[in-house]
Order: sequence, then structure tokens, then C-alpha cells
Amino acid sequence: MDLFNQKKQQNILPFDGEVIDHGLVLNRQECNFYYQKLWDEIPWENDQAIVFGKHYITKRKVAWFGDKEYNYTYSGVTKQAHVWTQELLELKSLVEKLSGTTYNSCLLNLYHDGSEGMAWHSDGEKTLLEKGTIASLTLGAERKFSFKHKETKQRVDIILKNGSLLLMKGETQKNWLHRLPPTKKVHSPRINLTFRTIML
Ligand SMILES: O=C(O)CCC(=O)C(=O)O
Ligand SMILES: [Fe+2]
Repeated sequence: MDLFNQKKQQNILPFDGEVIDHGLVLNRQECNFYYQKLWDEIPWENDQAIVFGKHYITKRKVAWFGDKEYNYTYSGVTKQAHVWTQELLELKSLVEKLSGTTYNSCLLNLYHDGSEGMAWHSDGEKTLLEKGTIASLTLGAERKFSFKHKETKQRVDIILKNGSLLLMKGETQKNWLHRLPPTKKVHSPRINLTFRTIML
């Protein structure tokens, strides 16, 4: 491994977790191709959540994909996964190659503009593989992404660019929250894919 690659793969968290910014892993043409395919072909649905007994429907759209049509309970609501499309399989194998890990599911999120985001959370659901890597691929609008330590409240921000890959590894979900803050500066959509390993 050369110095350039070593620098590119540094941990952006100071302690208690490991977040690796791989930077751009798709060129502009590939970004456009996958963005359009996913926009057109994914069966996007508004997300639902039950938080403190209240039922929420988000403007953000989501879709679950996986190795089979399993049911998955997330934020108090059971969702059914769809089986991988050709394009998702291509992206999955790219991400697996770069991260040296395999994944059996993917949550896709579509944020229409900067008014839509995702609140502070960690992806530590019981059905997720403990300490399993979550690989996050961004297509479309560039957005800020933030981490906050659960105890010290220390913050780390990063910009997620069109075609970039971010890996959240090890103790990250246990010790850090993350969010996609809303912003008035972004007026175009972003599609995010988080590849995960869930225990079936
Ligand atoms: O949209 C993003 O970049 C992050 C999404 C996320 O945190 C999640 O799906 O759990
Ligand atoms: Fe998350």
C-alpha cells in the first residue's frame, strides 16, 4: 500500500470507533448511470417509524434490499426486503471489494432536497451483526454528515460527495451517533445506500 492510499484510509474518529472515508469510488459517468437507474427502478416508499408510541411518516423515501425477501423490523415497523437488482449487485460487489467484507442487505434512502435528513441515531439494532461494518455510498447531492460521541458529545463532521464511500466499523455504532443534518443550501436529491449484515 502506498502513502497516498494510507492517508486516504485514515480513521476520521479520534477514539471509540472507526470511520473510514474512502473518498470517490465511482467516476462521474458511473454516478449518473447508477443514480438514474436507482431513481427510476427502485420501488421507493415513504418511511414509517414508531417513536414513543407515535406513528411518523417521513418525506424521505426508502427501500430495503437483500439476499431474500425477509422481514426486517426497524424503528418499530416491519418492512419487507426486495431481492437485489442487477445494479445493486454491481454496487454491492464494488463495495465488498473495497471494504473486504460481505453484506446481505442494503437500506436505500432518497432525500429529495436539503429539507430532508435523518436525525441522530446509531445503527445498533439487535438484528444487525454486532461490530459489523456498515458501508455508505452516496449518489447525487453532496451533504454534510455528522458524528457525535454518546458520552463526551465530541463532534466530527464530514462532507459526503457524489460517488463517495464511507465505512463505519467496529465500535462506532456502540459509542457514536450519526445524522444527516437538514440544510437550506441543497436543492437537489441525494440517494444513499447503506450496505449491512443482518442476522437472518
Ligand atoms: O443518508 C445517509 O448518509 C445516512 C443514512 C443512515 O444513517 C442510515 O440509513 O442509517
Ligand atoms: Fe445510520
